[in-house]
Amino acid sequence: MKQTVAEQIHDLQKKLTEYAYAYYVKDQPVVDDAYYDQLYQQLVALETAHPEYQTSDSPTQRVGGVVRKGFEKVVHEIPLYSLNDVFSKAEIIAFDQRVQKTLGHAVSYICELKIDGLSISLKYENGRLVRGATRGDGTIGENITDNSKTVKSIPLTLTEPIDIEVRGECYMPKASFIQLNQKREEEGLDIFANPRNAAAGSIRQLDSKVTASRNLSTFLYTLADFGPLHVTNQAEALTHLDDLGFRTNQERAVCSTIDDVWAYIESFHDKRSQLPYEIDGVVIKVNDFSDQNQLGFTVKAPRWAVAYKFPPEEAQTTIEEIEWT
Ligand SMILES: NC(=O)c1cnc(OC2CCCC2)nc1N
Repeated sequence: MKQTVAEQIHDLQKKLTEYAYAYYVKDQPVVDDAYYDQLYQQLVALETAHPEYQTSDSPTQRVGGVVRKGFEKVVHEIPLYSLNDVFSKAEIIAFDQRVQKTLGHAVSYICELKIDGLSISLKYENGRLVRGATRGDGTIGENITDNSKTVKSIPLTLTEPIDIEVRGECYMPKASFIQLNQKREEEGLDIFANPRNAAAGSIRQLDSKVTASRNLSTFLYTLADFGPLHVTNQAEALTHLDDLGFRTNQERAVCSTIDDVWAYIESFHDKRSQLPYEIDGVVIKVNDFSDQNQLGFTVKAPRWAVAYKFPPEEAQTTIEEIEWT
């Protein structure tokens, strides 16, 4: 039986959302670009002819189009903390000693690559994205909801209709950074010093169409408010973020000893230049949340995590060196 227009539109929205998820979140395209574009144009035509069926979370709503005079301020009910930096194995061992002394027992750690982007916070109500915000000073940030919707790896709708707030890094892939600067040079514009600045400049654009053109991506890593999730450690929390539809960094590893933590760090010291995104270190976190709660926070940073910083990267990666995974 012939589909109604509403069914045709809903079917296309569902298919295109799944294809975009596979491409932008899982890095595993399921259809080729030409086929995606063909379906996308069909959906644009149908939604234009029947605007009553155009939904706010349709894939066609990712193109931006809002131009603002400035950004509203956002108060983060739960502050976005920073991290204490360490620069040597000795400091990591000292961190582990302090943790064990405070808790009275040994702990497992989770190592996460420290993505060199800028921190964002994403708030969902009933599974729908309602607010995107920059970290700002950790308590007061900027409302960048319009721009967040143009970042293709940020889900507009979660797989569950829950209220949750998550945090992570918005970054610009190295290849996009090189291409953007080449284009800006050709146009006689100032170039960006590094991918982090390019990401910051792109997510804080007043014209969301510009943000949409900058190929930004994300890696989420923290549940600010756990909502209805019952997770007992960071590894589980990251798996839940995957299940909800977020993009997380898959290089994470649980390490049961500090020696394993150091081995992880050393392994990425060399792999760093081949990654398609910039990292400036490794974040080491006590994995268990009850241990984290017992350790608590200082004024600015958790006592249960440190950021091991790599020495500044020598040569600027050329496009040939990047692994096109
Ligand atoms: N740049 C990163 O990749 C990164 C930054 N921060 C954190 O965790 C902070 C968040 C709350 C306290 C510890 N994890 C990360 N992976």
